Amino acid sequence: MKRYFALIPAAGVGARMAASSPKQYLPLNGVPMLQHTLEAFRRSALIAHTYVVVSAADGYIDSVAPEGGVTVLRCGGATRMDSILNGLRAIRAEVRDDDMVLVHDAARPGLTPALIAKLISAVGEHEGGGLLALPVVDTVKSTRSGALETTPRDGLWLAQTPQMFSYALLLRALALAPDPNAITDDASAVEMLGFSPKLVEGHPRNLKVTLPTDIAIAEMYLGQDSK
Ligand SMILES: Nc1ccn([C@@H]2O[C@H](COP(=O)(O)OP(=O)(O)OP(=O)(O)O)[C@@H](O)[C@H]2O)c(=O)n1
Ligand SMILES: C[C@](O)(CO)[C@H](O)COP(=O)(O)O
Repeated sequence: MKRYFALIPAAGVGARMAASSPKQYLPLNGVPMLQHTLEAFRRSALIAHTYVVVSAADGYIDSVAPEGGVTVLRCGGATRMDSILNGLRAIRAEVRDDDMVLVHDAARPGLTPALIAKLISAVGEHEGGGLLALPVVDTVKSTRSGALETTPRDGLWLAQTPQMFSYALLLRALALAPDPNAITDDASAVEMLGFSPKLVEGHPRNLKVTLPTDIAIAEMYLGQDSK
């Protein structure tokens, strides 16, 4: 039977948030962001175990008090990709090559067990794994060439997490990526090996909290859960 593990990179500094503590520990409706994120996996009956990657010097993780079913790995790296690769290597003895790993940003606290189940069900046995993503709904402008251009939005998606792959495929993809720090998500590394991860429609509530203005939006979605 397939087993599903969550790997949560939580070793960032949150430079764009510019807060006094790393953004994954900022309170959202009074609860640290990372605790909201862990809650989605704790409530999912599909997840065998959750691993959280924090930096070696992290002084905040104890405030989150992860419950059973969560292991903290103090092996965060300089970039998101380094943190994930270090985490994958750290759990080598605890997972099999064909176990599925769901990589999910600590900074996406609006994830729900229903979205986890949707991803797992839609990806099924698809060889290249898959990810939650949102179709682009606005008109897209580009200044890349120097002149203002309008790019057709059809076929464009915004990548979310979780991004799910077999342990062996994800480890190989990240280890072989020519410049891991130039890629911003896990699927990109898997695409470089010639696979085509499946896109599964996510939800706006699964936004990545990046800028100070994202806090109120995340709190609004999380507030709906307690009603
Ligand atoms: N060296 C890093 C950098 C990022 N992350 C994690 O990767 C996720 C997505 O990254 P991002 O939103 O870019 O977080 P930060 O790197 O913290 O933010 P910023 O780029 O603004 O500094 C976050 O959960 C973050 O903690 C990580 O584990 N290790
Ligand atoms: C993985 C990711 O969440 C997909 O949107 C995102 O690429 C990571 O965040 P970053 O801000 O680009 O580092």
